This record gives sequence, C-alpha cells and structure tokens, in this order.
Amino acid sequence: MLIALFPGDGIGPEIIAQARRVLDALAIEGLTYEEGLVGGAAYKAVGHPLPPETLDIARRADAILFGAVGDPDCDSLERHLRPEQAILGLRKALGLFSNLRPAKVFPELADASALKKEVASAIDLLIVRETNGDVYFGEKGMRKTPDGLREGYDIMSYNEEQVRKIAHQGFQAARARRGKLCSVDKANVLETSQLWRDVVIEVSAEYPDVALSHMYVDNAAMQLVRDPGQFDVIVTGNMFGDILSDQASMCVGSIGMLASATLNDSNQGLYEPIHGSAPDIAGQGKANPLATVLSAGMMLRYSLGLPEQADRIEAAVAKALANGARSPDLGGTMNTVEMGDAVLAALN
Ligand SMILES: NC(=O)C1=CN([C@@H]2O[C@H](COP(=O)(O)OP(=O)(O)OC[C@H]3O[C@@H](n4cnc5c(N)ncnc54)[C@H](O)[C@@H]3O)[C@@H](O)[C@H]2O)C=CC1
Ligand SMILES: CC(C)CC(=O)C(=O)O
Ligand SMILES: [Mg+2]
Repeated sequence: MLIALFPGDGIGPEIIAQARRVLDALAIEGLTYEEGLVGGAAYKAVGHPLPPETLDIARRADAILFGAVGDPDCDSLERHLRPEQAILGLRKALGLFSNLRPAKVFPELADASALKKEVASAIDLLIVRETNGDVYFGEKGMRKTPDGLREGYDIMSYNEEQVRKIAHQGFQAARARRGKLCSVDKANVLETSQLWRDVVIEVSAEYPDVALSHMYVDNAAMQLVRDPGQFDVIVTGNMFGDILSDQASMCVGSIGMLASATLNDSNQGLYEPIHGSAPDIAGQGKANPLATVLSAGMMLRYSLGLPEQADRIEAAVAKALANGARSPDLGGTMNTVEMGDAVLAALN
C-alpha cells in the first residue's frame, strides 16, 4: 500500500513527521511511502504549487497524508501559483468531493474548550463538507466597473449532481451514527442554496430513517456555540463547511485536534488536519501534531481497511491526553516532538 506524504509548508513538516513516527510504530506490513513537494515549498523549488511529479505520486497512491500549505512569501503571487492551489488542485484532480470533519470532545479536553464544560462535553458531530464545487472553484477574477472602479468577483455555483453526491454522503453518515442530518445553506438569499436545499430534500426520500432538518448558515454558526450537542451530522457546501469546521474546533478545545478525511468515489482519500500551515508558530516546536496523527488514523480506517490499527492510534491519543500530554494550544508546554513521544508511549 502506497502512502503519498505531502508535508507542505509552515508547521506541515513538523506535524507530518510525528504522524509518520506513529505509523512506523504500528509496524504495519506493506506500507510504503513516497514524499512529494506541495504548496510554497513546491513553488520555491520548481515554480508550481502542485508540480506534475507530485500529482503523479498522488494518482498512484492508495492514500495521501497531507500536512498544510500556505506561505506568506507567496501571498502576492498570481492566484494559480499560490500554495493553496495544491490542496484545491488535489481535491479537484482526484475528485475528492466528500470532506469528513468529525468534532468530538476528548473528556480530558472539555476544560480546553472555549465553551462551558457542560456545553462542550455534549459535542459529537460530523461535518460533511462538499469540496469540489462552490465559490472556491467558480469563475473568479478582477475587472473594472463602468465607472472605472476595480471589482473582484467569485461565482458561487452547485449543480444537482454535485449536491446529490454529497447529500448521499451526509445521509449515509447520519444513518451510521444517530440518524440526524442537518443541511446548512443560505437558501433565504442564495439561488445556489435554494438548489442545494431542493436536491437534499429530493434525496431524503431514499432515507426515511434519517431525520432531516435545514438551517441557515448564520443560525448554524450561532447554534454551534449555543448548543453544539444538538448536531449529529451537518452536510453543507465548501465555503460554509470550511468556516463552520474551524469554529467547531474551538468547541472541542483546539484547531490542533481536528482531523479530516476527503474521499472520492473509489474511497481513495486525502487525510489532513483541518488547520493550515500556521506560519505564526512554524519552526518553533509549538504545533500540536494530534490532528495529523488522528488524520493518519482516519486514513487507516477509510482508505487502507485497517480499522483495528486506526483504533490503536485513537486509543493512544486519548491515553496520551489522559496522561497529561498538552501542547501550548491545549494550555501546556510540551513541544511537537514531545507530543509525538506521548502518543508513542501510549501506543498498545
Ligand atoms: N489545508 C490547508 O493546507 C490549509 C491551509 N491554510 C493556509 O494556512 C496559512 C495560515 O492560515 P491561518 O488563517 O493562519 O490558519 P491556520 O489554521 O494555519 O492557523 C490559525 C491559528 O491556529 C493556530 N494553529 C493552527 N494549527 C495549529 C496546531 N496544529 N497547533 C497549534 N496551533 C495551531 C495557528 O498558530 C493560528 O494562530 C494560510 O496560508 C492559509 O491559506 C489554511 C487552512 C487550511
Ligand atoms: C485553501 C483552503 C480552502 C484550505 C482550507 O481552509 C480548508 O480546506 O479548510
Ligand atoms: Mg479551512
């Protein structure tokens, strides 16, 4: 089984290194790795954020373990050369449309949440975010208005097939969990969202056992802090899911804790923490690697068919936290390597 390792920029190499240590400690037979350049690191080396040789590794791999991309040095490049095009390009090229972002409180971290402990402790939700459409991939650019003003534009759109596919993902996830699906949109303003809602309702006919609700995204943002325990599965578009999942991370304690899986129709997946390259703490050993370690666990579960090994990783993270492992984002002083050490020490 070939795993593509794409560390990327900023804290990416630091956190991928810890996930690799944990994978190696599992001593799984037949795992091979190929590393590729992505993001600003790739642009600075070969002039493009997602070079052909990296895309080739991705296409051949059974799964991709991705760090993060983003480099302030590259923020003024033309859009197609910016580091973020690596993650967007991989999602598009491999048809990785279903981004699963679980948010569940580790009991030991209930105090780390920005919310009251009793509110945070009730959180166990899954955000199913569509990641091949929406305004991230729409026509975009800069133009002049008739009176000569500069104007930026980004077209938001979804077609019914894109919505249908992610809706099935949401319903199937809800069916396997607590049977509740909340579709988040902005149908009171956006035609794109009106189509979203119409198609989700059409698909719901195939899932009479799943309780479907709809919520406008501004209300959902508020409900995520008022009563996050109400949610089982949230299905939503690319931009709304991007925003709500970062918000959900602070409900469970830190953005350094949330893992993700992004799947295509053939269950090939890209696994990454939901956070970015954190240039503000890069190279300082302050990054919490647990979101990436847990993403490696999702990779074993969803793409490599190794649920028991995934369970070992999740149990080791929980035990490390129970043993007091805390990086600065969790109120502690342990550095990135020490957090990795704690997981290795807890691995059974
Ligand atoms: N999938 C990806 O590659 C993503 C890339 N980005 C890129 O990352 C760069 C930075 O973006 P930001 O908005 O600052 O978001 P960010 O997620 O990198 O950081 C936001 C805040 O969370 C902290 N943080 C993030 N990960 C952490 C970890 N593992 N441990 C401890 N603290 C952590 C950071 O220090 C920062 O204060 C940008 O270039 C952005 O485009 C942002 C999100 C996802
Ligand atoms: C480049 C961004 C779309 C990455 C991001 O924020 C995300 O996928 O959460
Ligand atoms: Mg994001």
